[in-house]
Amino acid sequence: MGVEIKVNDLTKSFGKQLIWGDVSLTIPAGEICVMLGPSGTGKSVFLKTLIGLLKPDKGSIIIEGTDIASCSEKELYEIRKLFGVLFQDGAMFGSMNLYDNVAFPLREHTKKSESEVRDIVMEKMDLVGLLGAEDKLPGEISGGMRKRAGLARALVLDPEIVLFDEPDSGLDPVRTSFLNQLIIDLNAQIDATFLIVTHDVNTARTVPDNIGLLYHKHLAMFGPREMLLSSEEPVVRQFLNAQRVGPIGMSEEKDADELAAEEGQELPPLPPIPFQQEPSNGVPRRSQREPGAWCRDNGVTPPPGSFEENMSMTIGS
Ligand SMILES: Nc1ncnc2c1ncn2[C@@H]1O[C@H](COP(=O)(O)OP(=O)(O)OP(=O)(O)O)[C@@H](O)[C@H]1O
Repeated sequence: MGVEIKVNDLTKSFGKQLIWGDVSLTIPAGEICVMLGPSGTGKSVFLKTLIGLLKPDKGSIIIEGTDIASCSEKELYEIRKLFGVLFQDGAMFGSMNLYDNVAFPLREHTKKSESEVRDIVMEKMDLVGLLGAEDKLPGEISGGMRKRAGLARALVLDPEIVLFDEPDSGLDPVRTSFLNQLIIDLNAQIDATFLIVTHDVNTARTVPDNIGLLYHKHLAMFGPREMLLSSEEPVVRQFLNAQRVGPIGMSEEKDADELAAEEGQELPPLPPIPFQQEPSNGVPRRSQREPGAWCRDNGVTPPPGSFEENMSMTIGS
């Protein structure tokens, strides 16, 4: 049912450039987490470090008792089998049809017969709603279909952890909404641990169990969705509500003059916390909690209008 990822004091630099430092968080088994952050804060670097493609300078990443940051190549090879990754552009081989693209990891990493490969490929194509499109080339289908094909390929080895690098990039809001529903449904069905890197605030507000925010070379906050959506911490509040007022400027941090100009400016009220998107069959996911449970358990009053049917969700100002 998915595995936990425990990250401790992780630091990554390229030469003298520190990307982020002292990142500690636990991604719970089977839950959905979203990682946010302004462009260039190292979200993709974080994903690559989690699968061992990049080595951190210090810290540990413990998965099933193995530290990815310091284990041998052989151990890393084994641990990587737990992962499925959906890359930003789907990372399809342009000259292969979708069937062969999705079959690729099975042919590379297993000794399955072609009839077993066929059964698995068709099952995953069905899961992502692409049955019938097996003969298409990646160049012949829409961006949304390419993402779904990439997802089918990420699932063929039955991963315990699925990483999504900006699944919504290049998709219109309707396609993004369908893809988010697919992500929720898949999580309910396969019970793996999901980590999604995204810029889409609406996705972050409605899809995950937990949210993390990378900002200014550190992890500004990580915790349950309701904790971040009710947070008054200036960076978290500004980012999750897509506001201009706050410490984040056009290019990283605002300078002293810009911040002084904002002094006394009233912040718009926190918008209501929306319901978490549910599986389309209505059966709750294993990790799903009752709306408002975190706020209640922690004595936090959610913003007015939270968890109400038909609430208006106006974000951005
Ligand atoms: N292999 C590398 N060598 C040197 N620098 C790198 C390497 N990979 C990434 N970087 C640098 O690390 C920083 C963070 O990059 P990254 O792509 O992880 O940011 P991001 O938060 O995912 O950005 P975006 O939201 O725009 O996709 C950038 O300054 C980038 O130039």
